[in-house]
Amino acid sequence: MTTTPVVRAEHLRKAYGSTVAVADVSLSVERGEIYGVLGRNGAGKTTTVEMIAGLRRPDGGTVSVLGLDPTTHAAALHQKVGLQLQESAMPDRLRVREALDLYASFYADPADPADLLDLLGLTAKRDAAFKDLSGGQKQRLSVALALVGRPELAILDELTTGLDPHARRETWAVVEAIRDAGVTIMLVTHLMEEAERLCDRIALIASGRVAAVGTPAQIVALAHGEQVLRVRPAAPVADDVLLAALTGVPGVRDARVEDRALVVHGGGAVVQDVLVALARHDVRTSDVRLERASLEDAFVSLTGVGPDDPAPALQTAGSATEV
Ligand SMILES: Nc1ncnc2c1ncn2[C@@H]1O[C@H](COP(=O)(O)OP(=O)(O)OP(=O)(O)O)[C@@H](O)[C@H]1O
Repeated sequence: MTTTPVVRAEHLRKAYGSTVAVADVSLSVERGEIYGVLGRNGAGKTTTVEMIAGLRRPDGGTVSVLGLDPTTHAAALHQKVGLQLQESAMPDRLRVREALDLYASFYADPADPADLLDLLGLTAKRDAAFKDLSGGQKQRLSVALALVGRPELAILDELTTGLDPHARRETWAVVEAIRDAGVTIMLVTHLMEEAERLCDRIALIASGRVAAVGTPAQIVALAHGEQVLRVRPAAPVADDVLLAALTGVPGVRDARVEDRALVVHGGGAVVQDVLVALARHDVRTSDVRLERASLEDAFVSLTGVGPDDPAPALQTAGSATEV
């Protein structure tokens, strides 16, 4: 039996002036899943979910959320979609319970604020002012506010950024509890570990496009399946001739010449295919080395971001690998 996806986005595109934030994004989120939108800073994740939430009008493509078009059914979707955006700010002196009561007043049938405080571990902080909350407590309050309208879909953007590992883990448990309560979740993150731990499926976004979609295991397998082949021609061959020999070879994701050796990143039967292609172009090889790519190599390759790209290098925050 097939069910209608909660979110269906097809060929979304959005530019800010000459900056193309989202070039071509298609994805579909099924009911009840935690769907990760994973990518580096600036990859286009926030712009994508803002279009899904109806906060930005796409320049191209279509979006359907719970069967409705967010640009024309904003009011109806406001009642059904909970949104937690990056770094939500509140007036300093607003108390936790007051914030919840205020947001609850926007909805016809809000959740019980006491239940939400309980779910998010904020009951002891109900009378605390916003400015006196820790980073993790502020984040959890922003999630409570996103849930107060009893949404069918919750969009959580960079939920654990800036949190220490303990607060991060607590927040992850909350996300799982929300899903167990029947809410479909879109989780925007640049933390590989977070996506791996929480998400049923992940769309890996790079340069405004979907680089890969799959379960965390599939994405990791894809990443770990990455190979790096280093081939040195037996006699000098011009760089462009070497690279031209690889045109159309399946499995090749990146190729360059380094110190007269051809360095190829790819997956599948890339080793065999590259050697056959070189032989076909009469390039004899004197030295062939196969390296298993690091996770960093694999993600660079999967996301199509080269080492000379101005994007920040991969970092490790706590134990999480950042993409
Ligand atoms: N309001 C805006 N005006 C102009 N450019 C913008 C605007 N919002 C985003 N951009 C640019 O669009 C690109 C994608 O940004 P976006 O925020 O969607 O990416 P992201 O993957 O969510 O990154 P981050 O995690 O850093 O928020 C970036 O180059 C960003 O600088």
